[in-house]
Amino acid sequence: MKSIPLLLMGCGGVGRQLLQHIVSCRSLHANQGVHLRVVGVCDSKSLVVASDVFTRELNDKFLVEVCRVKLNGLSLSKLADFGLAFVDCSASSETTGVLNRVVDLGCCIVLANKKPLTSRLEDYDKLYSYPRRIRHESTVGAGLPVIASLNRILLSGDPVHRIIGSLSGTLGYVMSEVEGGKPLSEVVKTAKSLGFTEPDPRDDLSGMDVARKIESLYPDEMEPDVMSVEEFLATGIKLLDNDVEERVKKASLRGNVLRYVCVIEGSRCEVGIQELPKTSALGRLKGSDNVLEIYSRCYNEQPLVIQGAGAGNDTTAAGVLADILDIQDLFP
Ligand SMILES: NC(=O)C1=CN([C@@H]2O[C@H](COP(=O)(O)OP(=O)(O)OC[C@H]3O[C@@H](n4cnc5c(N)ncnc54)[C@H](OP(=O)(O)O)[C@@H]3O)[C@@H](O)[C@H]2O)C=CC1
Ligand SMILES: N[C@@H](CC=O)C(=O)O
Repeated sequence: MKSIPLLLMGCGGVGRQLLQHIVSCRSLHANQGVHLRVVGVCDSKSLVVASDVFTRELNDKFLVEVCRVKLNGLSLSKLADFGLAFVDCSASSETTGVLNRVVDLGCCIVLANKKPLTSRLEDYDKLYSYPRRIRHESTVGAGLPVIASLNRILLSGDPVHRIIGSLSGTLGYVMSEVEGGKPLSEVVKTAKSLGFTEPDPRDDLSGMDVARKIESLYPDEMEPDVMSVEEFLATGIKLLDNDVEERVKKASLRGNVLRYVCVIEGSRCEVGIQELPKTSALGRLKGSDNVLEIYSRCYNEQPLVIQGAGAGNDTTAAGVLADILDIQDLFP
């Protein structure tokens, strides 16, 4: 039986669901000859680890390897793979430092958290030092196979020249519900309770979560450094209800809907609200679904379309679990 040791960082909506998936898939994984061994779980302030450290010991083969490394005057970090997967289901940029360190220890990394890959190019390059050891499918489109599909297209030498899509489950859900007549303030709270939003929903509303870029739905005086999440949800967001309702109504009179769209074409990358015909592929999108149209040489006239649930703890955690199983060959 192959054993994959995991350390889970972040045990919120996605992290807890991942643990539940791991537990409920025990017999399925056993049939596949795999056992996921969660050796530790941490949140922002604490870490719980398996009690084995009190009852088990490093095996003799490993001790001999320690001696060999030290005899050669090297650091213990030069030891052959520690064989541990770090799974980041936090929403924090503070995990980046740890992840950068464990790359050098030969560990694998699986991310639902987008921040370590999107803050600084040096961090991205560092985390990608060993591309086979990192997976982050759930950072785009939750459990949808977006990154894997793109990689397959690119690896086959098929150049991608345009990608257009709607990649925010929260904004998709919010737009659909506001079109249905509900106030923005109410649907954002519902989206949060359904597990679609980021811990601070302003990350979604600002577009930060889509591409760390802005077409802001909220004014400066409601920025996170001025107003807490709680205050924003309790009072701030209500002040935006009328404006959003009006924008949605005006678009509707023209037979259109508002969608949060991302376009990547050549070196151009844009995200923002667009008014689109109700009947267009993006206009027909409902609820928290994401859609992505990929145009390449092979998919030129008719794009490759990936569509489905783009947010939610269940589908996101399933994507993380699939990523972990995808790197199983790296474990003895
Ligand atoms: N929900 C979704 O649909 C999707 C979510 N994601 C991503 O998944 C991640 C998790 O989302 P979600 O579960 O909804 O968020 P939650 O806020 O529910 O959970 C995040 C958890 O991370 C913990 N945490 C905060 N800082 C650290 C730290 N420095 N080290 C370790 N843990 C920390 C928090 O613990 P504490 O209690 O101590 O603060 C909290 O329990 C996010 O990055 C999100 O972008 C990706 C795709 C879809
Ligand atoms: N908050 C995000 C969740 C996935 O990344 C979204 O709404 O799409």
